[in-house]
Amino acid sequence: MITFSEVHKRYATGYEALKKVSFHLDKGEMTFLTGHSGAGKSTLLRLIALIERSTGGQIIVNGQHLGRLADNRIPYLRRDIGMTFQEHRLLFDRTVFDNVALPLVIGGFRHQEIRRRVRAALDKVGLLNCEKSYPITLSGGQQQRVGIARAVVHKPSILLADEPTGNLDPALAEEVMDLFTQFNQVGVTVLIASHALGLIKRMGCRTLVLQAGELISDLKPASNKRA
Ligand SMILES: Nc1ncnc2c1ncn2[C@@H]1O[C@H](COP(=O)(O)OP(=O)(O)OP(=O)(O)O)[C@@H](O)[C@H]1O
Repeated sequence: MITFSEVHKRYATGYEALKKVSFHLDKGEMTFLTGHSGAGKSTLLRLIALIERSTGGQIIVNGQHLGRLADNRIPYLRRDIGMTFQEHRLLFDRTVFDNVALPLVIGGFRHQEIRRRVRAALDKVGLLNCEKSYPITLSGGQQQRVGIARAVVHKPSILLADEPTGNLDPALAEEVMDLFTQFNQVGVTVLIASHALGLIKRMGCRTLVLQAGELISDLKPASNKRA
């Protein structure tokens, strides 16, 4: 589903954020990506969604060689990808409904279909009763869940989450992880960048560890079940 072969990322500043990173994620896998601040976790996720382009090596996502993908094909790649961000990136002058609807509006879906899908996504994250609210009136955990609903509303086959539990207390963090597990159980390939080592350990998933831009370990548990 996602293959990195000797992938390199050097930013315009000259900083080498990723160095010869290689791994393969199968369809339907749920994997964590961890490492110290600045290790390159967000960079790696951004390369998969082509928010940034690699400067060396090869990335294949859903059978597509990203290095060969023209800029005008990026929206098609992103139809298969949902991404959540630590800082949510919600539009604060739009309702929860409008925030979640955004990818579908951009995708040109019909009004009725948008309504149906947005309500299904909000129901999934337990926020159906908040559709008319503005994000500013919601808690951090609720805002994170709006971001998750927006990431899955177009039913992507890949879900990328950048520090999804960074600002949440442990109980809310567990709830968010349960949501990701539920998406994974219906076949979505999930890659989560996180510092939350305790939580990662409890989830018992495969874990990629980055250190200063290098992939230093790939821990594959015997079973994918939570301890
Ligand atoms: N657009 C950019 N231009 C130049 N350098 C960048 C850019 N984005 C990230 N970097 C640098 O690349 C390195 C890796 O950053 P990245 O955000 O990928 O790390 P991270 O592991 O996600 O960190 P954190 O856990 O703090 O979010 C950092 O040193 C960062 O300063």
